[in-house]
Amino acid sequence: MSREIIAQSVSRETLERLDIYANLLTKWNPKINLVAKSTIPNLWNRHILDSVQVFKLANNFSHWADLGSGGGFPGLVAAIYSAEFHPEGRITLVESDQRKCAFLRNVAREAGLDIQVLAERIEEIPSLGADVLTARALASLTELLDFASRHLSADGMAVFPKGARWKAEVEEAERHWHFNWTSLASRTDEQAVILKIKGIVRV
Ligand SMILES: C[S@@+](CC[C@H](N)C(=O)[O-])C[C@H]1O[C@@H](n2cnc3c(N)ncnc32)[C@H](O)[C@@H]1O
Repeated sequence: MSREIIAQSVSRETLERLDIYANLLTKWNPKINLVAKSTIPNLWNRHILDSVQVFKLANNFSHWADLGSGGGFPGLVAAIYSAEFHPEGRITLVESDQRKCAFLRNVAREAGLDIQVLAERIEEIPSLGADVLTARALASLTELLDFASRHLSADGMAVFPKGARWKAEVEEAERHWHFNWTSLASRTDEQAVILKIKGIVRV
């Protein structure tokens, strides 16, 4: 169903790239556990459309960095959309698991995407200076703000999908960080939101 929704608003080339990605993910997943096995039948809604909505909130950028990319959500979907809608933007995926990085590079090669995949720990790389920073299912908001304070440029924006506990996470994070945030309802999960965050300064 979600594939049909997406197909209405992207070029044939973008849809082909998404199909390449979905097929490779389905093939590699049993070996390296890119997403929970139970979510594969719902891949297009649960992972791809979920990532598309993140891209649409931040589709004008110079350098987008996705931390803890895993199987590529939302960063690799952002790269596929960016190839059609914002080709001048640069995208970096950071993922410490070498096998997942091999997967991400394989999809990029097969789909003809020009991205950088860093097989490193977020804490150990020099500042990325990104103006958009995303991370899904990586860490608590408090920890994410620590990563963002290192890797985001001064005017940059972090975009973090968060689940049902998001309000408690914001309250906890406000004990450690000053930041401006807005929340938008998720289109794929009624309990989830996407947090847009700027102006991160340690308390
Ligand atoms: C739960 S997965 C989420 C993957 C993807 N963002 C998603 O939503 O499907 C978290 C990923 O972050 C990676 N990761 C965790 N800590 C990391 C770190 N310090 N540096 C780089 N990658 C890390 C893990 O290897 C894993 O692939």
